[in-house]
Amino acid sequence: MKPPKTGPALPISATEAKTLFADWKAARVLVLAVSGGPDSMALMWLAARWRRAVTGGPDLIAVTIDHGLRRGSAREARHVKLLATSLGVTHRIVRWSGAKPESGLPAAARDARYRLLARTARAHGALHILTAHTCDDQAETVLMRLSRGSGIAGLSAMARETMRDGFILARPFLNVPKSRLIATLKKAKIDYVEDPTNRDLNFTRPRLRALMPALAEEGCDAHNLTRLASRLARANTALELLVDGAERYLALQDDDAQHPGFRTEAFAVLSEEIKVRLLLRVIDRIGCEGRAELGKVEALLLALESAANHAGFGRRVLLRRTLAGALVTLTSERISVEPAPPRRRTN
Ligand SMILES: Nc1ncnc2c1ncn2[C@@H]1O[C@H](COP(=O)(O)OP(=O)(O)OP(=O)(O)O)[C@@H](O)[C@H]1O
Repeated sequence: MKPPKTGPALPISATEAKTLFADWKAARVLVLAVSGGPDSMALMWLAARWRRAVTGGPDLIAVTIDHGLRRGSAREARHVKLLATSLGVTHRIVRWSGAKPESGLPAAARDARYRLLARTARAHGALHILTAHTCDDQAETVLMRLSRGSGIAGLSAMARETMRDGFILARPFLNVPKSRLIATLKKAKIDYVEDPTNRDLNFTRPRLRALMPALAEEGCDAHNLTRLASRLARANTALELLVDGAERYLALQDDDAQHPGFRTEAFAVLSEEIKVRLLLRVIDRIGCEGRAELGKVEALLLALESAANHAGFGRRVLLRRTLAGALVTLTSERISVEPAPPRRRTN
């Protein structure tokens, strides 16, 4: 069924903006991440108008990271400063001066951006960094993760608030279509820049973005994709609560609870999803090589189950595997998890 045709996008009203920003009214300082593109220029304009209308609201600091990757990036940053100054918002330009990698440039730029935003937030005593992610960005994130075969947590995509490096990353526009932000800027007669890399089909995200109109014709539009993300986020929260409960249950069953791991028999009766999540948690805690990949944890669980099925009694080791810096050992009594020994150098 084709989705119903909708009218032209409406600008965000002052009353709507008050609701969108309400969660952060009591903050002392808010950092606004403003690239100069339409979404974040609207973020700055709407936040400044909201701030003028509330008494005792937070100080606003707009921050533009100049990645130094395109000609004209410094000029774009100055363009943001002009608008910030006219709105009475403090503005900082921070340049990414580190070495730029040959491959994986978007991911490296993104990491550098969040690091520099966090550094600036710290310098201004801010706990919150607001970005202008829209419901279109959320839909693209869901598609990217679908195409990589992510699980429930990954498909939940971005949350309205997430912790990162000790800061709260806040996304007030996660349910707002980009078209409404553009309509807001148009009405306020504010110019913005369009980053040409957003249309560069050498990158995955722009390629998926280009598919969106055809998918929307079939009903797979931003609205339905973001609805999927929020439903899965809800399911994910419920599952994590079950994992909390399972963790406590297993700890009570375990007479060696000081050492990370689970009693094999008690672990075996849990459902697959809970087992995978328990393994993920303990490996993340003990290993020191970052988050274990879901597919690898699923493979580990299969191997544990198959080895446990062929077990006799006693403490004989049935399986030993390392994953993400953790060493997992199975006996018929216990699944133990400890830091993996350092890898041997191969030269
Ligand atoms: N150069 C920049 N300076 C400051 N803020 C930025 C900059 N680039 C992006 N942002 C902020 O990040 C938001 C998302 O931007 P974009 O979609 O380009 O990021 P991304 O590379 O997809 O990474 P992610 O979506 O995970 O943040 C923007 O709306 C803006 O708030």
